[in-house]
Amino acid sequence: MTTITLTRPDDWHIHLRDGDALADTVRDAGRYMGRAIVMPNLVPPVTNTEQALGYYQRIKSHSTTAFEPLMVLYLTDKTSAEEIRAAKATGKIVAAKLYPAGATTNSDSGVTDVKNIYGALQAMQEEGMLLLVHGEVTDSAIDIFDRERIFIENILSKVVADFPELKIVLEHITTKDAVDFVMAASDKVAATITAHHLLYNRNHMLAGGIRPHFYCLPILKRNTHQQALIQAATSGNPKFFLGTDSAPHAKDKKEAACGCAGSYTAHAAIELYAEAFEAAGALDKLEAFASFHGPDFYGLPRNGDKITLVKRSWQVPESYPLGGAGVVPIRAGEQIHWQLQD
Ligand SMILES: NC(=O)N[C@@H](CC(=O)O)C(=O)O
Ligand SMILES: [Zn+2]
Ligand SMILES: [Zn+2]
Repeated sequence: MTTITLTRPDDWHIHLRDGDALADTVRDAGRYMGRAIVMPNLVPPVTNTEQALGYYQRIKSHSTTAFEPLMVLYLTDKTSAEEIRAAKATGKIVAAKLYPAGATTNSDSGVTDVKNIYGALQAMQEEGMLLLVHGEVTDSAIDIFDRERIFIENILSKVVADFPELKIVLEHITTKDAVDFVMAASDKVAATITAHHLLYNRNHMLAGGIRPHFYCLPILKRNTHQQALIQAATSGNPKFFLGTDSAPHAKDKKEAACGCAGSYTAHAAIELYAEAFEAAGALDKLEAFASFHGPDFYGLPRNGDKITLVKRSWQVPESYPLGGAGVVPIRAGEQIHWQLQD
């Protein structure tokens, strides 16, 4: 039987949600992720230190493993330098997140003009707090498939130039343009890549019928972009690391005339990455991508223990209860070819 053993991975971008769903999302992530960068786009969003610490406690109260949530502040037009310094001083909040207002799920309170957060960014640069970015423009005149590229050209390139010492993660990248930008930038700029953007392209979502569970933002792009992401993830370049963007939405909110953006992958995150790396003939590169590059970039220690995956197919359920709501995961009703050895 084929097995691979790797240092315990971390997830550098996940949505755990809150309330009834939290016990289930924490269980799924905590099965093997040592730590996770927990997205702050709750309703209402996690915009201050007090909210972030309260959310941290709720996550911890559901955790039965050593799983450690790394908290993130949601930047708004009003986020002050003082709020950044107070957050950083807790030791629990390691980053702040830029959602362009209206770009994605629960981003309405996000930033309307990046100039509005320049005071906060200055404080983050001084304090060593990372900036995480949902990198899409929101201009309705811009084609949805071009929104990441244009964000990089018009907004991110300026932020990178204006804050050369600020560590920035361009999250859930989906284009060759993003890969090229990150590779050309300084060692302060990195990117996360999801399993679903490595495994799928827009044909999987749109050819032969519309499949709403593949609808996430930034949207799946054409095959050539998928190939660039696979190349980046499996290259061994430390600028690229694991961030699932696992983002549960209730089945009826996805299978709707106007469906929500987000795909659930936390039920099988490392297993799906293993498939993608194996298909690229690069299983030997999985450990560094999943377990080394993220902590190294964040300036945190690598996890000290290991997990083992077995090459064994198993059937994914049609849905998971997840707080009772019913969530259809990626690969629902189909096989996954790697399994965690318990
Ligand atoms: N990726 C998504 O499509 N959705 C995420 C938000 C995000 O990460 O952009 C969500 O919160 O559902
Ligand atoms: Zn996002
Ligand atoms: Zn996300």
